[in-house]
Amino acid sequence: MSQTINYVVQPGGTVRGTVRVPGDKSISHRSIMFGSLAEGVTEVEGFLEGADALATLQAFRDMGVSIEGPKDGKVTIHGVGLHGLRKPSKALDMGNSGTSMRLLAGIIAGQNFDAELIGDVSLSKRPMNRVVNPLREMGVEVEAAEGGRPPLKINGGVTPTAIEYEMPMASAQVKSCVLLAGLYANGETRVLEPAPTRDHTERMLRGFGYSVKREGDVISLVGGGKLTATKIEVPSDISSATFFMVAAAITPDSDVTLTHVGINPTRVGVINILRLMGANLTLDNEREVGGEPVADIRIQYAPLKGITIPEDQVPLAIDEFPALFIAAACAEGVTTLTGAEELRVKESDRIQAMADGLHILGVDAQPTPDGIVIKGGEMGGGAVETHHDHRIAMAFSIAGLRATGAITVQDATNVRTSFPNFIQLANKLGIRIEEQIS
Ligand SMILES: O=C(O)C1=C[C@@H](OP(=O)(O)O)[C@@H](O)[C@H](O)C1
Ligand SMILES: C=C(OP(=O)(O)O)C(=O)O
Repeated sequence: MSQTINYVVQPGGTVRGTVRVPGDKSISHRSIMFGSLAEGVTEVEGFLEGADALATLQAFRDMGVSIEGPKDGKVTIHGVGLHGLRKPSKALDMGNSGTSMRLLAGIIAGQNFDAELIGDVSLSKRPMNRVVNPLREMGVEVEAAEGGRPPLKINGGVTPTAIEYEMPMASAQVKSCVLLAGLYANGETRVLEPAPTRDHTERMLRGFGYSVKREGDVISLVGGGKLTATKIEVPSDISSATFFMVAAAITPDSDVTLTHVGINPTRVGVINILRLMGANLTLDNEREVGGEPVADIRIQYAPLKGITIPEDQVPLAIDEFPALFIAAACAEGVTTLTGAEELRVKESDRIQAMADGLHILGVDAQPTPDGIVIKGGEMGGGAVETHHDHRIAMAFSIAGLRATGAITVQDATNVRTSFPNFIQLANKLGIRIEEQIS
């Protein structure tokens, strides 16, 4: 058995200081994918050396791409062009990463070889029909295991048909999968979004010289073009920064600055929601880096109040809800979330996992089919389960700041998937977490 890491979080403390959290996970995945499919050498800086992005990197090595690094966030990718990937000699292991599996499925759909995509226990439970269905509509032969779960077997050798696809859910992974298969189709592939989702694929494809159009809620591209190598600077991940934003927002006397954070408008739901709750949050030094807006985010303690979270913010804050639920537990009054059923199919069922953990800490949290109702109040200590989910683990780690007893976070091993130096930065800011290895 591989080792399990638990966290023991001491109650109380304040958070103060300036840190730069690691690179954006979504952008890191795409830098490897598009750099591999481009013609020429792509240099990446600020790459996230977390297990998810490394799974993507390994998959492209397994398909014959020469990639140097990562070393101190630098990666050099010797692109092979859209048609230069080679058949891998074994199944491609996506680990814990939904983004890797769903985006890779779109890319493999355009190859002239077959490949199998596998994942860990958590990924193997996640729904894949959301990508299998549109790929089949494009004429691609894809097989999933029972219930539309991984592994996925994709047969190459068929040119995908360009389609217009109306997504049943607001998902950047599904949008990206269809657009990436569309790179290989004859004609125009069109994706309709029910609500705006993160647009890193569109921005980065343009950065590689590929034309992607957006008209209203339709994103489209024409297959048969090429990607030209470029330089990529990955901003810090707002999803990782969120844990420290919430930490400062809930803890009296706190003052934290997070530098170089990506503030793409499709990712800033957490800033909007925290401000609605009364957080004291300012953006400084706003600038653009490699096609993505970034800023330094300063957050100082101010008392939070419960709110009804506007549904249009849900896709813009989708990975931030575990941390936001901790903010809600520390706010005055009731916070209500609706329209967020997607949270039930992430690395864990994040609504249930958070409700269960909050109950253990004595917080009144009522899960609903598509959200949760949380009543702010006192929080005690206790042992909470993460269901192997990195964001549940980090959310309960910051809860310690307001808890009256120690919190044991049972199984924080997967924190390495998105935020490998979480403990070091958390301790630097004043959150007292110790690792316990079993
Ligand atoms: O495209 C991406 O990089 C991601 C999209 C989101 O998933 P959905 O597309 O399932 O909403 C998000 O939760 C995930 O962490 C990363
Ligand atoms: C949902 C997430 O990632 P993925 O879907 O790539 O596993 C996440 O990081 O919160």
